[in-house]
Amino acid sequence: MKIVDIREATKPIKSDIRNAYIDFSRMTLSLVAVVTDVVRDGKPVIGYGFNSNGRYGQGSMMRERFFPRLLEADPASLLDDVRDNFDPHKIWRTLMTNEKPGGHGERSVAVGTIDMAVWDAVAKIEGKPLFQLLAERYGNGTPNRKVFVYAAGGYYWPGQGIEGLQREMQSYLDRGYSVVKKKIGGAPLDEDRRRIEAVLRLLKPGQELAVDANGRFDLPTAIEYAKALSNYDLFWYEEPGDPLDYALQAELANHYAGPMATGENLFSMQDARNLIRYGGMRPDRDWLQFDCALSYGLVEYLRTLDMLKEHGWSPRRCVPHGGHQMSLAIAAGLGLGGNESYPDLFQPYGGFPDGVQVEDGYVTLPDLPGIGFEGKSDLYREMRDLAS
Ligand SMILES: O=C([O-])CC(=O)C(=O)O
Ligand SMILES: [Mg+2]
Repeated sequence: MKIVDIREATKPIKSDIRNAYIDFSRMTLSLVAVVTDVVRDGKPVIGYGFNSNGRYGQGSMMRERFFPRLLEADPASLLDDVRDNFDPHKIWRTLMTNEKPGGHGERSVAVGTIDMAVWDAVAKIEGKPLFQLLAERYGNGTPNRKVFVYAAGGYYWPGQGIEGLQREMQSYLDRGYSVVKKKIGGAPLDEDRRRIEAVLRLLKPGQELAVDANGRFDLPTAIEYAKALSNYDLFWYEEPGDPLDYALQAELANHYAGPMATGENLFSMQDARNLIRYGGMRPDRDWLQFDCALSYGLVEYLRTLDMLKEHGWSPRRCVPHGGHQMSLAIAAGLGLGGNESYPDLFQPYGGFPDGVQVEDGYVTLPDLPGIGFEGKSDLYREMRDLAS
């Protein structure tokens, strides 16, 4: 059993939107295919992965460092000791050969994307959905296929205006979402307040709004917003300050009693641990958004979940960034609190298998081998093109 080829293509996911920090006019991602010599249903098993929005394609680094390490390794060194399968943990160690500690963002996206494809292949070889495999190997044995999802959008679009924002948010509510998210910090506070209130006017009982500052604010601005946002009953106040400014995050707990969320730009267990140690996050109400696709993959995410447990945090406080099916599978298999979803953005990479509907804020994952990409026809077309 061996990996015979690994391919990468950098794909555009660009649009006119901007958040408080960046615009997405040149955004790309890496799509990866790990081709194996294992045959299932008469075809070679191919695992697929891609990175979430926000960090661009990673192809040159993959080709320079990570693909050669896997393809040049002794194939037997990548195999599971007890199962007839690849071992994602051994593959991860091989990928990380001669990589120094620290400085995680430089390579964590490349490794996380390859890791996603490896888990997809491993679950396909075992002939079951990844969520089932994860529940059996690392969870309580039984997945919960019903997963909470929220609709992320509400970016700053040229010329969208308040009515355009309301139309967008209403369309998410009409599609079955109970929580919608919009950006803040890309306009003056007064305008952001008007945008928030316009969305709040749409909400019916049981529906909520989250806001995301994308790490834009210094401490005084984050506090000013905290005071303004305290007037609304928000689902969460996300990433107020720089993702690595744990002191800012900790101080904000003195100014904002409602739930806060952060972590999408922390790219290793060690960085996540610093947030837990020093960021003043509150396990009874706050949310953690570490995204495996950007942070060394599921092998590392398992370490992060262990770290959280040691610090008294439940996996239910995790609602990952990124809107991909990999985190949906982890949520169903290991009991996370839910997953992000971008109903209209970054397609065809985000979203759910065809036919999966959002009902009262939840989706139910179908029984597809692997992560489930083959069930999403527009996405699978891109994947097949890469592999053929
Ligand atoms: O706008 C972005 O960079 C994405 C983001 O923060 C999110 O989905 O929470
Ligand atoms: Mg965010």
